[in-house]
Amino acid sequence: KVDKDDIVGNIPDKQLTLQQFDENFDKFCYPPRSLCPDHKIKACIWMYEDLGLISKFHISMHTLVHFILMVRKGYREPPYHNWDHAFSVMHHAYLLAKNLELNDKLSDLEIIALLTACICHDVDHRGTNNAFQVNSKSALASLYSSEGSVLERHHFAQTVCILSTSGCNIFENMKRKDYAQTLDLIKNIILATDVATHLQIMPQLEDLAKNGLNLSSKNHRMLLLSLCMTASDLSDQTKNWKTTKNTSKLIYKEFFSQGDLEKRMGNLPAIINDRERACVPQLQINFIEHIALPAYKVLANLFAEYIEVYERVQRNLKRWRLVEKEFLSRGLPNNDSLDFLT
Ligand SMILES: Cc1nc2ccc(C(=O)NCC(C)C)cc2n2c(-c3cc(OC(C)(C)C)ccc3Cl)nnc12
Ligand SMILES: [Mg+2]
Ligand SMILES: [Zn+2]
Repeated sequence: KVDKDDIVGNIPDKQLTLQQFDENFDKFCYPPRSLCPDHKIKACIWMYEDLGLISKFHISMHTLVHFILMVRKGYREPPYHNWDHAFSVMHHAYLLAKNLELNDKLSDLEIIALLTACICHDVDHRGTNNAFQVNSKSALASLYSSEGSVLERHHFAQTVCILSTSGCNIFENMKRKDYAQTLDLIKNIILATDVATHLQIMPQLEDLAKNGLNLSSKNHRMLLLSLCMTASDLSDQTKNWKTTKNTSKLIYKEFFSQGDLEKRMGNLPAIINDRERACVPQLQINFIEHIALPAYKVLANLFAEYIEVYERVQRNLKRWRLVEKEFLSRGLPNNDSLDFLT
């Protein structure tokens, strides 16, 4: 009888840790939302470990665990912009680092900044967008509306708060210059998750895809980090149809709740927030065509290994076109149930 321990004993430590989640954990097809809550915390630790960042930056395990728990606590529970979203975004950045071998294009400092920005990028999100902050004259708007990117500036401010909480500063053993550079990178990477900012830099990203990446250019490195961030923020679109469909239910639940709130405040919501006017398949097709697909196309142009991911987004877009036909054939948009999503 072969004893279990004999088998376990023979698997090299790294592989064993990978298998504790799923042997596809580090593949683009893996759906991070399927990981159970407890394993999400362990997986965050593992991702820093597996990219060699814990030893490189002398991060104490105690501090890393405290940091991850504080970040999780920093998230509220709106339908979409919650801890599960943050975890799935960080996981995609980990996949990029691992499968595109970013470590021979970006420094360890840039990679730990990207990973940390991802897990923190939506912390304390209220389930309402920047326009709502300004229109409702929220506290965040009074703080940040003069500079724009209201929510994203708040997410960064919260990140700094978490890092300056005793026992949570994972960068505490960095040299002062590196610490300052890491914080500056995290700030710019989180600011890149404002849709308006992303649309502004799209022409530069397309230029990058056409003329190639010049890694000695600081601007190109920042563009690549911003693109990795936004590609990770949208990564639910890169998984199977079940994930994409479920994500839409969550996002529009959140968007329509904002619209309900705006109606109660006497304001007319944008179509995307108005459950009586929105046609979800049409909105999803627009979003994927104009925002998601162009971003993934640039990344696929820069890295051949990423073409399979781009193709999966294309497949989801095709599926939305079928759903749209079905949806319209049923007459007036009726999003109440959102269960039309077969
Ligand atoms: C499935 C899916 N549909 C969406 C449909 C519409 C919009 C939206 O904001 N439309 C406003 C008009 C003016 C364009 C966002 C959507 N969206 C995002 C998202 C991405 C973000 O920023 C980056 C990553 C930089 C694009 C920031 C916030 C969010 Cl919620 N994530 N998933 C989605
Ligand atoms: Mg955001
Ligand atoms: Zn996000």
